[in-house]
Amino acid sequence: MSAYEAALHKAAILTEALPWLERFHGKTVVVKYGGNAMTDDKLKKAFAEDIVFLRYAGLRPVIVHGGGPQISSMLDRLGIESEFRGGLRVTTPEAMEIVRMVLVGQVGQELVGLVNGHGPFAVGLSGDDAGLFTAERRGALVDGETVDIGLVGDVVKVRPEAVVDLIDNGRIPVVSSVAPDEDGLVHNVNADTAASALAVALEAEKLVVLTDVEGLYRDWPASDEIITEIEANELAEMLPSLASGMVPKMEACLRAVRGGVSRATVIDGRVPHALLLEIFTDEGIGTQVHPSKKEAS
Ligand SMILES: Nc1ncnc2c1ncn2[C@@H]1O[C@H](COP(=O)(O)OP(=O)(O)O)[C@@H](O)[C@H]1O
Ligand SMILES: CC(=O)N[C@@H](CCC(=O)OP(=O)(O)O)C(=O)O
Repeated sequence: MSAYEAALHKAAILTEALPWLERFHGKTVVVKYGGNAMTDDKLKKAFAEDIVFLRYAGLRPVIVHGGGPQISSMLDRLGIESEFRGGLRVTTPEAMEIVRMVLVGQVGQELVGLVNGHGPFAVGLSGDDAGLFTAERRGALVDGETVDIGLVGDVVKVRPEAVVDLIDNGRIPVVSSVAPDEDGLVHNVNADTAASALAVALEAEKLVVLTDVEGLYRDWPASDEIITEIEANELAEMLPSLASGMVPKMEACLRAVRGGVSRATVIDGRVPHALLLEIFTDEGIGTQVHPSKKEAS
């Protein structure tokens, strides 16, 4: 490639971003960073760079992070048993203490530190802070029946004011998914569920979910055919057939688009800078969920 061709190529990459910069300027984007996409230090650093890039590009990014594998490894080290039912962790009061410690004190703080390597942007929050989330105990759906899974909550109320104050002031909220119920008893909330509730409350333009697969597979684990686009109604029909961690994830995407978020996208967080590619390039990556026609505003 000649120097002239190389210059054209670089310029083409930058100009491809222009319509997306115009489209997303000033818009709130909630990014769910899954624990499975956080295993590599280089990927974590690239993720923090992407988030800071979004902020400098004039978007209003909000991070909601997971940490399932990190919680499981700490529970293992402490000899506390843990199992998942319907994609959700059975959470005893003893396990809840560890969930909170790992999510808020370890994973959340690490992300805050990585983002703040670029400037004083990130502020860590959890569901307790300024009444951000109120949870209600929920069960898990296993073989068509709802079973009790302990201190696991669904978000029933969001007070997004603290998050709005932070983004209005150029900060980047980093939210951990633990939340008190009406009586102040803290519950473990799946991070996809928390991200979706926050995206709806913030009237976000987009919810982006980073995980450790390329997207939603049509017939997992038998085939690796990715569904690139799916409407809410079709996804709702597919939900009962999904397995493990994809259940809360796709349920969260569905709730987001039904709650007014224009798009919810599941992308492969193992690809460096997947978030930048998703927001600023023409090729869609992963699985994009959009509202069904009659739900679209
Ligand atoms: N239809 C499907 N398409 C893709 N992944 C699926 C599907 N059904 C189940 N999975 C599983 O869900 C996992 C993602 O969920 P989870 O482990 O909770 O990720 P995260 O930590 O990012 O929230 C995938 O790694 C895969 O093993
Ligand atoms: C109720 C429930 O399952 N909570 C999750 C919270 C963390 C999470 O959601 O992390 P990922 O996004 O990495 O899966 C858990 O205990 O693992």
